[in-house]
Amino acid sequence: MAAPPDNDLLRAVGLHHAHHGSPVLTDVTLGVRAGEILAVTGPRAGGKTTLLHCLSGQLVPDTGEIWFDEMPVHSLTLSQRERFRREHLGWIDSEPHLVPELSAWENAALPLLLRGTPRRAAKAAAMEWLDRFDLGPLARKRPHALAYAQRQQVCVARAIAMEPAVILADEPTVALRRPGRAHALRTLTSAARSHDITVVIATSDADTASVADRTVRLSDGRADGEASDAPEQEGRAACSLSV
Ligand SMILES: Nc1ncnc2c1ncn2[C@@H]1O[C@H](COP(=O)(O)OP(=O)(O)OP(=O)(O)O)[C@@H](O)[C@H]1O
Repeated sequence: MAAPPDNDLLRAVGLHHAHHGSPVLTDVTLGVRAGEILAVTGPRAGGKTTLLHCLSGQLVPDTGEIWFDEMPVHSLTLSQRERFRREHLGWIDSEPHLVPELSAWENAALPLLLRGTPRRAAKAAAMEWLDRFDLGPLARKRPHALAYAQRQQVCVARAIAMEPAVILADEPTVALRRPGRAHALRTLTSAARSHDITVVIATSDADTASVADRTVRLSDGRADGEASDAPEQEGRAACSLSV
């Protein structure tokens, strides 16, 4: 099986998926180049979360292909897909999901610890990003002792600290109020720029989408086209989209 002939780091080709017989994705093809920030926008129930689940290998589409570089994610076994996520992907959900028994820093360091990074190095990486959210003094607290927004910031720090190839973020800022929302997005995008992390953000919020290099709109499971085309960033190639 040969990878599609393009330079995308992450690519979906002809995705179709139905939940209980209802089509959710219909012939969706899109690609993201290394280091690019792509926003997937559109109305609620448009299929954004389902697309992110397919891109991350959490869900195998009914038909179609997902490629990570030259790796056919759609045809990997369950354990291979878990390994793919552990090694290459950071995930930010719309709600803060943390391990309640672990402190804030241990949660932020968890992907690194699972990869076998020595505890001291994992803690240093986690603390660097917790400090960006002014959470350093709270690093030893457990999630229940943190405010809801602070827990979401720990989740953002966790995704960045592992320096993955790709971060997939599903409505990453809905849990945050406006100033915190802007700060979280700035932190995420500056981390992506400085560490060459590819980011896909699913959002129905125009302000959140505006940080992206490129926007693709999903509506009724179809990619409508490029809703906006932000000025080309230095050294960044365009995202490709075809339906
Ligand atoms: N596991 C599931 N089982 C059944 N239906 C589902 C499942 N997941 C999603 N759906 C349905 O698929 C459609 C698309 O949902 P999806 O969450 O992918 O869209 P979305 O654009 O992310 O919407 P939202 O912003 O509301 O999360 C919706 O009608 C939703 O109810």
